Amino acid sequence: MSGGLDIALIQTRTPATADAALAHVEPLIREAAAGGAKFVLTPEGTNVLEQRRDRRDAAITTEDADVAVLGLRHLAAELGVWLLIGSAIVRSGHAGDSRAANRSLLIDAAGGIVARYDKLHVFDVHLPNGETYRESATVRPGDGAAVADTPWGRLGLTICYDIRFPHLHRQLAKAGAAMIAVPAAFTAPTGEAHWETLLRARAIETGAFVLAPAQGGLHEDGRRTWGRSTVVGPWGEIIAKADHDDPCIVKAKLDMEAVARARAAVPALTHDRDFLPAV
Ligand SMILES: O=C(O)CNC(=O)[C@H](CS)NC(=O)CCC(=O)C(=O)O
Repeated sequence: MSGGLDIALIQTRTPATADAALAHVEPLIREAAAGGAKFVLTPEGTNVLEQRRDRRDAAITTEDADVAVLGLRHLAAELGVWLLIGSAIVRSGHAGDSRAANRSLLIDAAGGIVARYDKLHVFDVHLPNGETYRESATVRPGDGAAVADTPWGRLGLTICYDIRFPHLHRQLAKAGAAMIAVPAAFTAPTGEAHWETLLRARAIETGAFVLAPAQGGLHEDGRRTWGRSTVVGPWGEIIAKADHDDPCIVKAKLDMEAVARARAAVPALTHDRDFLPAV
């Protein structure tokens, strides 16, 4: 296949329920596929984005009952595209822990779930502007990292706050990831200060494409997210980026051979040293 892999990031402002969320994202995915995208990625919280606890709890169900997850699996099959549901907030299925999973689902072009990843690092943070998040109250962190093979190369899965943990990305790259997905719902202040720099740093360190579809704008629950969905190349260059927070499609063509070129030029992934003295 010449010319590279056509991908599309879907930037969303997901409503609070899975029905509305599906209606919000579906036309954008259709448009991306009609424009030639073979791999489409959506942000964190694609099925539900709601912080008010009662509404959030009411909206969350299991992965196989969630209207948005089911609808998006059918849509991937209908359109013949691979789809990363950046995350769906679903019941974790862990006995004795009522918290949800913040879960990426990789869907193949037949609509099957080929990989799952539960967000490892949960966002428990007090920001200087007074915004407070305690994701650990409602989300059970996952137990392990995940890579998955696509027809175009291996994909490493991460979610949002995971971007701040470089060793996770390094391990994904060492496990063969040529692309790293970073679906997000970044806060506005941390997005402005850190988003682009973190994405570019992870791409440079790993020599992998970083694919970062984001929630953006002012949401029903009153929160504001940063948007600015971004595709970074393995040399750290910005290939495509939304310059606003409104729902949109960010298209890019990935030359997968750029991964080997970047890693050959600077083979830092193979140059780790054990520098700490034994304790
Ligand atoms: O729970 C949901 O509804 C969707 N998930 C989120 O919004 C998550 C947890 S609150 N947000 C982040 O991880 C932001 C990270 C961030 O902004 C940073 O690292 O600076």
